[in-house]
Amino acid sequence: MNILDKIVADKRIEVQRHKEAYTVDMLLGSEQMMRSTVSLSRALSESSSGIIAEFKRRSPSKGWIHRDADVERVVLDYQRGGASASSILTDYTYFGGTVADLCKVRKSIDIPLLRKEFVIDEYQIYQAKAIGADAVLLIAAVLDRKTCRRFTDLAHSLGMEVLLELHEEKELDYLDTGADMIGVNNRDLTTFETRVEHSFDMVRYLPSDKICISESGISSPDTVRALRRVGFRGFLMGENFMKEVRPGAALSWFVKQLNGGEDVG
Ligand SMILES: O=C(O)c1ccccc1NCC(=O)[C@H](O)[C@H](O)COP(=O)(O)O
Repeated sequence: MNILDKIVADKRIEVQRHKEAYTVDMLLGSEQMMRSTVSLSRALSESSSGIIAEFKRRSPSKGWIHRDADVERVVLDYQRGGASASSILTDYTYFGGTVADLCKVRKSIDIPLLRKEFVIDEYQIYQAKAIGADAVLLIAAVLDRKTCRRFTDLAHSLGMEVLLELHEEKELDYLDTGADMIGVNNRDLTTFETRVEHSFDMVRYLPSDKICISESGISSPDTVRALRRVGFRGFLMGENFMKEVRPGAALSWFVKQLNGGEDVG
C-alpha cells in the first residue's frame, strides 16, 4: 500500500469517528455556518504576492518540521508579512494538525483560509465550513470525477470555493468538475518525488480562465517569478517557511524579495 492509500484508509476511520461525535446537523447549527466567506481566487488575482502560506507541523516525507509551532502566532505573522492566503493542514496523524487549529486561527485572521485535507467524505466539507474555512482542497488522486463534482457543488452551496489538485496528465478530465482554482502538485503523493519543473510541464494543459496554483517544493523568489511568467497566480508553500524558527519572518523576507526588497506592510 502506498502512503496516499494509507492516508485515505486511516482518514475513513477518522471521519467515521468525527461523524459519531459531531453529526452533520450539529455542524449545520454552528456559528461559522452563517459566516460570509472570503474569496481565495479573488485574493490571488488581486493580491501582489500570490503566496498561500501553509501551516504544517510535520509531513510524511520530512517527519517533524516544526513540532511546537503555535498556529495563531504563525498565521497572524503570515498575514502581516504579506501572504495572500493561508493553508491549514487539519490532518493529525500525518501532518500534526487539527480542526481546532483552523478554528483558532479564524478568529483573528482576515485573509482566506484553505482547509488542507484529504477530503473523501461530504462530512468533511460541512466540517470545513463549520470550522471557518473559505475554501477546500479536492485531490483528483483520491476522488472519482463524479464525486469530485458532487463535493464541488456542495462546497459552493455552503459558500466555499474549491481548489482542485491535479498531478498527472491523466487527471485533466477533472477540469470540468466546476472547481474555482486548479492546483498542480509538484509532489508525487505516492513517491514524494518533488519537482517544481512539473508545473512548467503541466501549465500548457490548464485553462487560461482559471486561477492556477503551483504547489509544493517552492523555495526561491526566482522560481515564483518564473511561475508567474508562465501564468501561475498562486504559490502554495509550506516547508520553506515552517522549517524556520519564525515562519512568519521567513514569509515576510520572501515577499520582500518578490517585491524587489520593498516592505509590503
Ligand atoms: O508534504 C508531504 O510530504 C506530503 C506527503 C503526502 C501527501 C501530501 C503531502 N503534502 C501536502 C502538500 O501538498 C504540501 O504540504 C503543500 O503543497 C506544501 O508543500 P511544501 O511547500 O513542499 O511543504
